[in-house]
Amino acid sequence: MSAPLTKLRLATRKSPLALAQSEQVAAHLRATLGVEVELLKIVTTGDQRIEWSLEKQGGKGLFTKELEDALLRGDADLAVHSCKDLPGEMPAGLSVAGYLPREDPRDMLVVREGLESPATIATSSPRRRLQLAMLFPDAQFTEIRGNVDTRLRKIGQDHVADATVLACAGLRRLGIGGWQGVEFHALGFEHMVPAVGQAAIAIQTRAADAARFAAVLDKRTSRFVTLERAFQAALGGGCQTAFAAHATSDTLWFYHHEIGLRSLPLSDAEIDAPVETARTLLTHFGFKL
Ligand SMILES: NCc1[nH]cc(CCC(=O)O)c1CC(=O)O
Repeated sequence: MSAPLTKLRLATRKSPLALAQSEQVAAHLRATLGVEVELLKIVTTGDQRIEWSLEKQGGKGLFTKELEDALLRGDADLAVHSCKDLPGEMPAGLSVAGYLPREDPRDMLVVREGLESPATIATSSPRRRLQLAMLFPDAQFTEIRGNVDTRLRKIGQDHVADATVLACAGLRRLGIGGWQGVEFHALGFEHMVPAVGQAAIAIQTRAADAARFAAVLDKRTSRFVTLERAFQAALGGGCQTAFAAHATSDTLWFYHHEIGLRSLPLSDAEIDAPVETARTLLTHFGFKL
């Protein structure tokens, strides 16, 4: 079953960041395919239960399931996700058609103005906590929830902690280049390896429709993200495990709590053989697969 080409219904979460991402996808599809695109705004479990600790509940599919259900029911033709939030396994009948060009993949350290070194850092992500603990060995960690502007306010105005970490991509897409009371420091990969898929916007469709959209999506981003997701699949970890993999055109950056932060040179041939490369490099790192 193919979606009608004239008017596409695009399922999106309602958060300000999700809406910014979905508007970007809609504009891209209008421009490249010459179609009408209408947004179908859906509240996901993750958006509803903001009092939940993501760490304790586990993040799997919390922000994606309701959008996938809309695709499976036929209420929507496309769903837009932050690639980072998309679980490795997908319901039968759905696939990722591709990605928009990746934004700045780095994490941004947001620190209260005038502090040398943060004593308290608010982040719920084990990946970020463990890597930051190597940079700031004396820091205490606390949790933080809420949209990007809420989190910035909690650091800059409410002083609930000295620092937090946000994805550069999210800040950029929301047009936030600074915030009163805080300083922004982008973290290099040698200090903080980004999450698998960070800064890539994934466009998910019913499998039968994927090829039609793949043609107007970014092949370069697909190459790198596919390799990163192969590491995730081989290790079997979700977004809440303390693991990170980030591929550039010549380097694989990797973090795992058992072996720390590593980097290795990456060739074009290795990038083009993602499953084999992930297995080979993980074995080289000492993992038993
Ligand atoms: N963890 C939630 C999440 N999922 C995607 C982004 C935006 C960045 C991206 O597109 O990867 C964010 C916010 C953040 O990590 O600061």
